[in-house]
Amino acid sequence: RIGRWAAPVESLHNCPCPDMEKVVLVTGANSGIGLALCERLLTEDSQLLLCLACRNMKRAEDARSALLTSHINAHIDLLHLDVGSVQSVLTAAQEVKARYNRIDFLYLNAGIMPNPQVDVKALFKGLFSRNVINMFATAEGLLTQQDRLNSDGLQEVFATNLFGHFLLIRELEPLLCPGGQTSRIVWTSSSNARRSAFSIEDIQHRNGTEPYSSSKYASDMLSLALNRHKNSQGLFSSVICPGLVMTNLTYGILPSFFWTLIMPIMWLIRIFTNTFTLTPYNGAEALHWLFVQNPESLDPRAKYHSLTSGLGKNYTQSRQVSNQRPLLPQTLYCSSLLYVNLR
Ligand SMILES: NC(=O)C1=CN([C@@H]2O[C@H](COP(=O)(O)OP(=O)(O)OC[C@H]3O[C@@H](n4cnc5c(N)ncnc54)[C@H](OP(=O)(O)O)[C@@H]3O)[C@@H](O)[C@H]2O)C=CC1
Ligand SMILES: CC(C)CCC[C@@H](C)[C@H]1CC[C@H]2C3=C(CC[C@]12C)[C@@]1(C)CCC(=O)C[C@@H]1CC3
Repeated sequence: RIGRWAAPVESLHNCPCPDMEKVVLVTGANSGIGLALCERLLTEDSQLLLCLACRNMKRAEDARSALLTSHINAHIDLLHLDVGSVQSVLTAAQEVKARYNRIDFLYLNAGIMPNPQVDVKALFKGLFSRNVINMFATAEGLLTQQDRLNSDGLQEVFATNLFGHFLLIRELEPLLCPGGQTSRIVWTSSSNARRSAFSIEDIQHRNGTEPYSSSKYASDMLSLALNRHKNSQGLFSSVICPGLVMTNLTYGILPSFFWTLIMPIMWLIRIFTNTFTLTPYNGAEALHWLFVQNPESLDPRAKYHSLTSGLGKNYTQSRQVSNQRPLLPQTLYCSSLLYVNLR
């Protein structure tokens, strides 16, 4: 399995898509940043074949209807995918292989942060420290989560944010870079990704209280490793950070009415840290920006940040992924392969 990457000719069948139409699959496409990305992609390229990969088909249908109101002739498919379930990923990948002969863009956007707790004491202490801007940008020291085991016996955050996506990539290998074309993978990571939250001895973060931060750091490292292994075959992986965005995920941290109340404060903070992108449209900036870039011009070690200035202007900035342990991407990649092959 490890050596399998190029598409065997016999897998190129049943393709409903004309040759020039880009095939784009987005996980977690029914809300928040994923849905905003779909909207922006359809505006950018009306010829797209867009596949919304979602765990809840009712929400997926609603998202498709919303997208079709502004893009009447858009080609939008739905795919049932619970990225936190091994069986669902395997079934969905089979379905994708039956429907399409290639994937041009795979946006790995679905993500969860279950039972988040804000450390109010650390927040107040941070407000009066020199580290305040960094604290607002990265939430360092402010957030913990309570993880649990899923029905596959994996930690839920790890399974959803990282492992399910890695398994999906592996299963879709035959559709990536067929016939020497390039394919792109884009991970929605986070500024909350922190090296100190990740341990190779505890990949699933069973024993800690920052599984979200850990899983996002691991996705940064996996992307690095994918680039090392696959760039020469035409597969390019990137990570983005959408900033702080008001979505169901953030409404799980503090209630939506509270966020609405403090919105003027957040606009003020945005003057000092352009990471408060706040709307899903703004948060999707870097995801959209990557769509229109030539992959060869991208830095494989960069993390692309969606940023919004105090005046509301959106832009994308690249910063280096912090990797102070050069062997980590490699080790994580091999460990993930082991997980995939032991499933
Ligand atoms: N909001 C923010 O400030 C930030 C968000 N991010 C990241 O952005 C990404 C998108 O989140 P955001 O838009 O904010 O939040 P949302 O909760 O709005 O979107 C998350 C999406 O992922 C889907 N999803 C969750 N679990 C699964 C699963 N097991 N299988 C399939 N789909 C799943 C959700 O589906 P459903 O509707 O069914 O729950 C939803 O569509 C996440 O990866 C998040 O970590 C990163 C940095 C900041
Ligand atoms: C006055 C206010 C702005 C107080 C809000 C304090 C905190 C709740 C927030 C400060 C920085 C935020 C942040 C996130 C969540 C909410 C904060 C901790 C994220 C962790 C959300 C998910 C991510 O992936 C990154 C975000 C970084 C910043």
